[in-house]
Amino acid sequence: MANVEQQKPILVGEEYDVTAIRLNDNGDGVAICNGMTVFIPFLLVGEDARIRIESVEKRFARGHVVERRTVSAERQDAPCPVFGECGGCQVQHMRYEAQTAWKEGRIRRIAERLGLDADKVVRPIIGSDTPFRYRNQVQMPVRYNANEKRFEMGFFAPETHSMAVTDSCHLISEAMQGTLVRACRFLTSIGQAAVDVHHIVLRESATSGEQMIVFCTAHDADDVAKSLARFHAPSVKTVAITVQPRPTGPIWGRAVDVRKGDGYLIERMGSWRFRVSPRSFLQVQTDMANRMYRTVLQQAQVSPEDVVIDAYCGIGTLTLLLAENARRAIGVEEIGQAIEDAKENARLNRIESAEFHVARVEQWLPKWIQSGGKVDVIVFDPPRKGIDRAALDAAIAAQVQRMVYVSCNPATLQRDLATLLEAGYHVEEMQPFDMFPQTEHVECCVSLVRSSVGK
Ligand SMILES: C[S@@+](CC[C@H](N)C(=O)[O-])C[C@H]1O[C@@H](n2cnc3c(N)ncnc32)[C@H](O)[C@@H]1O
Repeated sequence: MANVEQQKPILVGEEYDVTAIRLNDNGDGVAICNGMTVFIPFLLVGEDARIRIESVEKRFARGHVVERRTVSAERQDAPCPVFGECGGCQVQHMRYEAQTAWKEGRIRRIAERLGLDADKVVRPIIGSDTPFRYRNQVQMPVRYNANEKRFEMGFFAPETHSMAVTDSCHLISEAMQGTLVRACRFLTSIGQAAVDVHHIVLRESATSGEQMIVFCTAHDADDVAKSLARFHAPSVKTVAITVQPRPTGPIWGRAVDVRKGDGYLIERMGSWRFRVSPRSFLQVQTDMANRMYRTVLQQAQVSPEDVVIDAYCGIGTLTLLLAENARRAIGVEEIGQAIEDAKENARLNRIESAEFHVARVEQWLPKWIQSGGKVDVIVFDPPRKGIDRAALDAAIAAQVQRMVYVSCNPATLQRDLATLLEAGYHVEEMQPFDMFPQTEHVECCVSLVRSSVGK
């Protein structure tokens, strides 16, 4: 019998020498230490380091780098002064080509885990032309610093509510950064009326540079709203307020009170114009969204007789693009304000074959199908939790011939694709996009057909 040597346990607080052999899905280095898997943030593949163990679970441990002894060719200096403290970016220390290769690899692994031939189905990732300063929106935590008698802004550290204070974020434009700094000075200047402001939401049109600001405050009083409404900055066309008593957790209150301006921005994609209100979803990188939508259109293969459902439609961007070639395109979305935007967007772009419903997809889709509603193609673009099972089951029961799944979360993508493959669907193509450079996130468009009609 082989002499199996008992591995020594690894201990919290102890230091070990390790080499990262791969990255996990959060971008942490993975090393094997005394037979146990250890996750080490900010350590790249091939790098040797002395690490200290922070916690040990049943199957894995976590550690942090005490001393890095070698430097990967994929390493770069992170430009952000609070990178590592702030929970926003996970991979600013990686060269951009390495980031995109890692993200493409994650999509390839999903294909392999699903039993697909990754070389055949996974297309090369489409990277961003602007890996920094690409975001058209930010939700910035702010707080009053009583010692310094001023407002400060920053981002929450990973999984905590302790703030990494900074005046700069390298993911938003310098103009947005300038407006946020100005907004903090303004909050300091109005004193008591501002003390309960806990977030600022700022959006900027990537095409016109116009901005829209929302102050999120815990204090529901008209004098507070009046004071906040006095905020002025040259690019800011809309000032709004939302009252959310809890400074942590969801930032939106029940209503958004527009105090100055139209209450929306207009964003352009090619010849298309889209109105977006404060609560409505808009893809964070306008140029990349435009490229991604072109892929969805190719994958959806809509023909003029088709009825298309755009499930989780937001402000109707995809619904309208799909409607151009369809008999009828139906957008379904739970946020009422987004559906108002979508209807206005249909008018702005002179599209008559689109209609919109405020509903939860998992409730609306089964009803539509049970009532005999026709559907040839469904585009699903769900939030991170993926497609609700009731919605997937309804689409499967209706034997929808073609689907496009736009995912921002590889874990739920894999789960939902497994269900669809099991139900007889066939994956034609998986196209990853880097919608979120410097972060762990990756977007992917997947086209599926029912096997009986597949190519
Ligand atoms: C990833 S966004 C996609 C929006 C749109 N396709 C776009 O590209 O702008 C997901 C959208 O689904 C909406 N949503 C989330 N859960 C929903 C549900 N259960 N039913 C309907 N809409 C939902 C969100 O409000 C958000 O607008």
